[in-house]
Amino acid sequence: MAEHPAAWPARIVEQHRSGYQIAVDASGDTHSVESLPEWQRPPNTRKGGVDPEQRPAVGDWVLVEGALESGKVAALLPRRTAIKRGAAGEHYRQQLIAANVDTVFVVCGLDADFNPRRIERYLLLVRGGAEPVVVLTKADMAMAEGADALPGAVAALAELAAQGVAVRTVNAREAGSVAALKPWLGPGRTVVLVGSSGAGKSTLTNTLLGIERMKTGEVRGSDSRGRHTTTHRALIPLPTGACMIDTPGMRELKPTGEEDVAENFGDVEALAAQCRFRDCAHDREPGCAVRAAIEAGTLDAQRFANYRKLGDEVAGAAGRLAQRRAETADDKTQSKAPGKRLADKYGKR
Ligand SMILES: Nc1nc2c(ncn2[C@@H]2O[C@H](COP(=O)(O)OP(=O)(O)OP(=O)(O)O)[C@@H](O)[C@H]2O)c(=O)[nH]1
Ligand SMILES: [Zn+2]
Repeated sequence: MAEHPAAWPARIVEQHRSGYQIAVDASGDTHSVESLPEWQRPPNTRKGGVDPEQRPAVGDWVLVEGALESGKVAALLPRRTAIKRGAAGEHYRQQLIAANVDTVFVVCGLDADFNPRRIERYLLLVRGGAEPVVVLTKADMAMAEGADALPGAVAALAELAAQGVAVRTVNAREAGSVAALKPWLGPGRTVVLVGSSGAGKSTLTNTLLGIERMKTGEVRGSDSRGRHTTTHRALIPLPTGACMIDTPGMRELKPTGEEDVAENFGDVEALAAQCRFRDCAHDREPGCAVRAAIEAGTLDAQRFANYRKLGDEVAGAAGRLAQRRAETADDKTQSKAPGKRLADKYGKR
């Protein structure tokens, strides 16, 4: 801030190809700002392109210069947390989903889409320093299905709960039910919603927004203006004083290589530590505590299989990340050569 004495702080609430929308208060008003030119160039441009993860994302705080109507971003402020994923495509790239998030709501419907393995995947990949909460929507549908559909689904996540991850079941269409999420929606808190398409993220956001409209008597009946549908990532102020970031359903969720598998599978890692051999592959070795737990029914075989699969994926991505970092370091060394510097400045062709 000392470098930009005339600038003022603002939060990124929407990201567009050419610039950003910012908010300076909780009114819901947003303003366009001009982005820094280097944030618009492709990252591999010779003249100082900036990697996507070093450009602002929804939830980031920036310093803005100029009047509110015609502001220009001067700098990106340091992040507290960053929710990222590996971007699709053959080259290693990271994609920032949201920044400065306190809580990640991993949203999953209790319908045919319910899948504990996918929830484990989301928890591992999008934690990014924030607290995860599993939000199971469509509890009303599960209850209509039969007496044990709901407890059965919750029991399938018992190992997550034992790891300290909060699990809540809600009817996303009902304000009273959604109130179960209040502990994470206090003033100044930022929550990001992740989950596959159709999980109920928009429904949840609308219900949380509706609480205020009902409280202030501004119910508009059949008028659905203000209804929120997910088209791009946007930060929305909630009546509770929290900020909600919705994300479009993510079909592909690749690791960045920075994920902590042990943090998410503490139960499996604790068992593995009890195997007779330190390098136990948990296949046919004698004294394998992991296989014993699976046979005794205290460890879910599918959870273990998912641990292995995700572990392999993270290790693969970590290798690609290390390689990219080495290449970047190489580029930096080379660019110190005077010839290269001149070429950078005046262009080669
Ligand atoms: N009965 C019931 N229906 C729900 C619940 N949550 C969501 N739905 C319905 O499920 C459908 C999909 O919900 P959305 O909120 O659009 O899902 P989304 O996660 O925002 O999906 P994308 O925007 O594609 O990412 C809608 O028809 C909702 O009405 C719930 O708790 N109970
Ligand atoms: Zn073992």
